[in-house]
Amino acid sequence: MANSSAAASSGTLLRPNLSDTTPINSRRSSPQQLSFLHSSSSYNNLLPLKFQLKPISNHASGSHAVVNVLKTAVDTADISFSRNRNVDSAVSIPKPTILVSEKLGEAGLELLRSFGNVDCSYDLSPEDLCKKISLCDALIVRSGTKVTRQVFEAAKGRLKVVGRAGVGIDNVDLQAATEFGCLVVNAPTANTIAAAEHGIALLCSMARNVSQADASMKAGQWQRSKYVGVSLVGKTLAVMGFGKVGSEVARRAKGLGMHVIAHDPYAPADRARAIGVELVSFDQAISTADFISLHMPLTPTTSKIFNDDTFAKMKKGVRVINVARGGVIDEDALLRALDAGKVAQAALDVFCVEPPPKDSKLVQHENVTVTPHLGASTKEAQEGVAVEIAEAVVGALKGELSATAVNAPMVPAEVLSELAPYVVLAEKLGRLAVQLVAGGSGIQSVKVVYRSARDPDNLDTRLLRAMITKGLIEPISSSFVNLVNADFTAKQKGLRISEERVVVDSSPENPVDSILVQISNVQSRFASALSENGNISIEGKVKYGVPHLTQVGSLGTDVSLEGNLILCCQVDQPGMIGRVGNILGESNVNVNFMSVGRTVKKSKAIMAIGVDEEPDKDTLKRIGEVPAIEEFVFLDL
Ligand SMILES: NC(=O)C1=CN([C@@H]2O[C@H](COP(=O)(O)OP(=O)(O)OC[C@H]3O[C@@H](n4cnc5c(N)ncnc54)[C@H](O)[C@@H]3O)[C@@H](O)[C@H]2O)C=CC1
Ligand SMILES: O=C(O)C(=O)COP(=O)(O)O
Repeated sequence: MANSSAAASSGTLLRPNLSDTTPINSRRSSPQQLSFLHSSSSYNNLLPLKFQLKPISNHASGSHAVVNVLKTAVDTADISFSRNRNVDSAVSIPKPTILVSEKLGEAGLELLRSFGNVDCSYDLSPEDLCKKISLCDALIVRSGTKVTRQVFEAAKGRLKVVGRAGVGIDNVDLQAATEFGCLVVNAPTANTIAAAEHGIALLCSMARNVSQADASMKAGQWQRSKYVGVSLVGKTLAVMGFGKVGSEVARRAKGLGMHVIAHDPYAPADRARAIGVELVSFDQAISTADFISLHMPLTPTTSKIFNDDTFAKMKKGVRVINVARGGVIDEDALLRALDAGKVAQAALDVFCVEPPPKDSKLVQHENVTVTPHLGASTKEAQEGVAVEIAEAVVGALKGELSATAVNAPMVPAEVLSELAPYVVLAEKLGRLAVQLVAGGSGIQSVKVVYRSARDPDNLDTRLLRAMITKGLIEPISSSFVNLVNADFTAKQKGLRISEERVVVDSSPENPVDSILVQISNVQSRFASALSENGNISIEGKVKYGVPHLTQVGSLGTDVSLEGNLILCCQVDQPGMIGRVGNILGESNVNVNFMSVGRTVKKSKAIMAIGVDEEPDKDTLKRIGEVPAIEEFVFLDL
């Protein structure tokens, strides 16, 4: 399985095992390789290309293979990957399967159903989730489903996107998702107001003992003096985490006449000032507040950030509201602080373990108001979140990059559309470069030079780098590489990719003038690919929307990167094109391009021949036997 082997090969060098007679695409047509195609291409690729999936055999049987017939998201061109043209275009495209494991608003479900097969299976046990997941392309969860490493492992490479219908993604193992190349998206905006309103509801209810008084009356009592509350006006509220929810809570608390301060190491002071909130240090916030409302995410840094030490620094009689995550509080410490009267009251919507144990002393505590994680639970928020996550998941399944990606760079649509042909070029250069490395050479260091008329700050190369990495790694390993896991996979394989941007005097209309890929400290199976400094060196450009190879080693060429490629180094003499062309013609191999480049007349020349089909061994042997040909290599694009 592609991804587990990536992890297993941790620390090993990326070592091509290529020979002239067993080119890469002969391996690709093996059954194993077909299933690898399924996991490495198609809509799962999460690249700025819309991949149409075409099953070769019955999808439902599970023994299917899919091939990417590419269309660019921007409809610029039917760019490359022509090797897949032989797929039966009459076969229908299988719909992706989307597992929804928790209740989701109807509008979102409708949107999902218009795109894929939707399986709403609520309350799955972890074991049942693992069983189901290998049949799913996407999973949509709320806070109740733990998307663990085991889930990604059990997915066997099929799960392409996890959608979190809400904000907090602490229930998703992001590291595992990234390692497995699975995109995680969330719905960060639609429940902000609901969560803020719930925070305010808990604040008011706690201050006036609403839930305790309600329970007492329902138990037949009338206890007016027992439930005397405290007023909010003029009191200081510390908002811990001044993000979307925190700032909405602050705004509402100001309306209640409270003095609001906030702590957030990353929030801009002017945003706080704009709503009349002062940003202060953590200690200042907790030591001066009468009420403390928590709105930071649960991360390793914020885990149990409210503990014995921090409660000790608070004012006696402080009141704490938590609509963020249970894990930011050490619940035992809170219990101690409540029992000691340090914390007068707490209002909790979230808990370390959800649901908390029935006999939880915290839940039972008379000074604690609890709700079962209801912050986002309004009709409006749930409809909004459902649509927001459905759009993000469908977009991701279509191969679009998401604006709410949590574990991948967010690439703006304009950048994406402009870079589309360069993305194809980048992958092809990576594929070509790695095939030029002699078998057994360990690749450690790759340098990419982007020549562009643009200011270096104005050129986002993350996508290009990811595609070069994909091109370098995929042909020689079983790893599946996409934008999500490219950097991780390169690191795992000990591959250092450095980038350089050179400003050139050409049209700034084009984001990139040329891309040069250099692999250093390796031997080449095609010596002419070595530049003067001994590195394998190839350069490409996009011409009329089509990727072209423009330089091999120190020799110029110009061949469109379509189909496959034969590179020959020969003595520059007449008749060479005809002789090689004849050999290919006799074997029914269609030549789609030829280009000859040389340094000095009648000296060495390089001939690049684009071929639609892969020549058989005998044909390649005959080419090698042409006396003037010094070396040649067949490359699978
Ligand atoms: N109870 C519920 O149903 C809901 C709970 N939430 C929780 O609320 C959290 C906040 O949600 P949003 O405001 O939408 O997210 P957000 O990302 O807009 O805001 C989080 C803020 O916390 C800040 N922060 C990070 N580390 C911090 C630290 N150590 N100390 C102080 N501030 C820190 C960040 O800089 C950011 O400004 C979510 O992570 C989620 O866990 C969100 C919605 C509903
Ligand atoms: O959005 C969040 O972070 C929430 O906590 C909401 O959780 P839920 O979707 O209601 O399980």
